[in-house]
Amino acid sequence: MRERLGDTFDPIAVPDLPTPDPDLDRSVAELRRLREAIAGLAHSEVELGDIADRLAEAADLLEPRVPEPARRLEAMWTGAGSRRANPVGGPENPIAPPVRFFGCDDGSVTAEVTLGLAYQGPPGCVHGGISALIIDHMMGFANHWGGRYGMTAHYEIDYRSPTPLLRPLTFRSWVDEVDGRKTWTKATIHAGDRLCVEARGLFLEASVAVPGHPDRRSTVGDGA
Ligand SMILES: CCCCCCCC(=O)SCCNC(=O)CCNC(=O)[C@H](O)C(C)(C)COP(=O)(O)OP(=O)(O)OC[C@H]1O[C@@H](n2cnc3c(N)ncnc32)[C@H](O)[C@@H]1OP(=O)(O)O
Repeated sequence: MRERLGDTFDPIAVPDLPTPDPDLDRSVAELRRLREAIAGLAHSEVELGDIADRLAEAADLLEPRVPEPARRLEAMWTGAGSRRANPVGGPENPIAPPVRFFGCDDGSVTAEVTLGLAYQGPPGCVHGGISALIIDHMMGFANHWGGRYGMTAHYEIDYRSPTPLLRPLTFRSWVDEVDGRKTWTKATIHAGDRLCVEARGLFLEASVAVPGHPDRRSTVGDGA
């Protein structure tokens, strides 16, 4: 695998998955709007009492409708697996940053992401743990795109320069090396031409019990 993306770099959108529950996706989209709006509020400059009351009303309506976690866990591993529910771009997950992945014809994957104030670490910059979250997930996606799968066993990350908020960032990941059950995968984050973060992870082929089906195990990652 090449380290740098070559002439054949030609991102194609990974197809959207069917939406099993459009109202769930819509609710999550509205929650994301709220998340960004609330993260952007300045102290005492906006009157919020009525908003807090209305949010409490919505939460009161919602909570009694939430089934047991076991039912939700089972649904997450049915059909599209965890791809719709994962915390990096999953349309059913309100904490997911707005990440959309593209596969490239050189075997790498990429995403263009602009992260808002909810993801701040150092002033004006992305929290290092958020970068690590997206990178870990994206390396798993790159493995799948490269015909590999596995659970993260180890990864290391170098923060080379500050990663800015509110500016488009380019995430890239590709399978670097394979050996039996082991896959080593690399990833980078750039702001324009500037390298912000680079990482390398070791993934090991493994299976996990499927919730609700103790007799079944899955090796399906988020690229499925
Ligand atoms: C199933 C798909 C779900 C989708 C996942 C999405 C991505 C994720 O978020 S994964 C979540 C985070 N990861 C985890 O929770 C994994 C937790 N860890 C585990 O379950 C186990 O340690 C697991 C499965 C990774 C490896 O266990 P096991 O299969 O017993 O490996 P083991 O036999 O000890 O080691 C195999 C080889 O890997 C090496 N190895 C294992 N762990 C490491 C490590 N952390 N660092 C370096 N090398 C390691 C071993 O040295 C051994 O090498 P060799 O064959 O050369 O002697």
